Amino acid sequence: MFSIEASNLAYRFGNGQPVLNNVTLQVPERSIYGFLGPNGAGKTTTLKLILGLIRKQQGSVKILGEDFSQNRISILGKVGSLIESPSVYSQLSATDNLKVYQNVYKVTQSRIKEVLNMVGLGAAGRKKAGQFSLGMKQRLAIAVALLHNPSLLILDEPTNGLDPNGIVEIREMLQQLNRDRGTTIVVSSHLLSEIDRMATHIGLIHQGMMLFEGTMSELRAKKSRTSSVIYRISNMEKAEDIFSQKGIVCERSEGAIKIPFQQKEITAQLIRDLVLEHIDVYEVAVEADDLETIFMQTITG
Ligand SMILES: Nc1ncnc2c1ncn2[C@@H]1O[C@H](COP(=O)(O)OP(=O)(O)OP(=O)(O)O)[C@@H](O)[C@H]1O
Repeated sequence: MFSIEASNLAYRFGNGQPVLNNVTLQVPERSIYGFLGPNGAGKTTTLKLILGLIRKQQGSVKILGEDFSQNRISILGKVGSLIESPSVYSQLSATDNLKVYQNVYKVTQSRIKEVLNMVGLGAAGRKKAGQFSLGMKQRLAIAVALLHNPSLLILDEPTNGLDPNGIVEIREMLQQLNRDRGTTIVVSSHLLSEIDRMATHIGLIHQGMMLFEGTMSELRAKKSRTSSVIYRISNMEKAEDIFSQKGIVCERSEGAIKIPFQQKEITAQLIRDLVLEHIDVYEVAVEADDLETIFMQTITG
């Protein structure tokens, strides 16, 4: 079951160039879906289309199993979102900001304190939102999104403006929400490191096109295929012969030999072979391409 199924979304602003080209994405229920792409890739536009914040020009959107265009109100009651910069009432305290939405969503008064604590604003409830830092406004906007206990949470760049501690806190809060309540969470970001640490699934968008969609382990498998193993050894010529005899392509790299990533059993066998041939093995290291590299490889084809 998918919490979001968007098919063939295309979009252009006015008479401009298309900014989305047949974007199709599927967010599995109970996943943390990292929606990743560089600035201007089309993340916000896609999320706005999914939430009906801009008018759909092509394609279809199903949210929580229902057609969005026909069940808008009932669906939005189960969805929490934060799109673009947080909009809060600056003259009102954090608590009063939440009271505005409490009336809309008809949740209990105690829920306000609960969500303020969840986002780390427990002590700042009486402070005017206008005096908040960007990071605090961001936390308040996340609190608004959480107020009615949505089963689907859509957050566009939620860690914008947060300091490193704040990033960790919000990440842990989202992971806990996903784990304890089974909330499906879509988080967009241009920061791979952010998504890498919490997402179970990932969608990669670039220039309005989806380049990859799958689980984090599928992405990691892609990563291991692009990694290398570096051998620092006493006799490179002899080692090259041993590797070549096994059909392994090797190259020299900074006083060491580099071969494509192998299963750990093969690596163990290769080390035994080298030692049996009286080659001293000083170091064996995996030179893993990090997700940043895969991302760049994916977007540059
Ligand atoms: N109101 C608008 N009018 C015209 N073009 C727009 C408008 N909003 C966005 N665009 C363009 O649409 C493209 C996609 O923008 P979008 O904001 O969806 O990207 P994004 O992936 O969310 O980027 P970022 O990480 O910078 O927020 C960009 O080329 C952007 O310039």
